[in-house]
Amino acid sequence: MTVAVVQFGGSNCDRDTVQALESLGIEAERVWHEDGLPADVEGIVLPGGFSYGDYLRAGAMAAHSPIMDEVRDAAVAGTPVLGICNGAQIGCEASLTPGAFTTNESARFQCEHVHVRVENADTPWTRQYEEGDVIELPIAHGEGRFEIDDDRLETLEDEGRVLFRYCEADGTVTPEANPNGSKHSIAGVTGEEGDHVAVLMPHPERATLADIGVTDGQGVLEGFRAD
Ligand SMILES: NC(=O)CC[C@H](N)C(=O)O
Repeated sequence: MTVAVVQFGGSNCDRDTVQALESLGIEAERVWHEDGLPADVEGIVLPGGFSYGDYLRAGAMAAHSPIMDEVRDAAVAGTPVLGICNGAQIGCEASLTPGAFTTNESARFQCEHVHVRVENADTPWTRQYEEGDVIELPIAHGEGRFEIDDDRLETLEDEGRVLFRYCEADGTVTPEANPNGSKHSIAGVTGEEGDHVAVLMPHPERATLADIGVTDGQGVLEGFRAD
């Protein structure tokens, strides 16, 4: 079982993600995007960072890297794919997941801990939690505001494809607890090919190692553990 953590020019969370996965006993390796996916790949992370300096739009250039065709084929074939932060932006730009992440309402880079509520606990990324659980995760982004047209938003909601919603510590969804102005306070969604493909803006890999403090993100990365 190898999870490939795809490194683009400007990725900066690839090492942390490998370390976080390995701390959970999940084998992982960094893969430079020009080298393509390893033959034995059984999971893929698009990690956080600033691929290509966030030029054009965050994630827009990495989404056109040739390795993304391999990622798409793997996703279609059922391989779990998780996009974290810049990886979430890449996932949406590559149409693996719906919508887009755009400039925070504050127009500032925001680096803080937030609470998110588990909206659908019946996915590989949330099955460690119960629906309605509130977990604490770090965010660090300038372009994290989830945008989508109203029709597709309704479909996402109806199909239970919202993974996490920003909320207060008691689970109440309020505008104040929405750090970036995301529609419906959405922090993560599942993909077009099924819920084995997902993206989220918060960083579960930064909330995995006990030494760092918060470990609420472990359950998300557990999604790569084979059943
Ligand atoms: N931590 C990250 O992955 C940064 C995300 C992204 N480049 C932004 O600032 O929006």
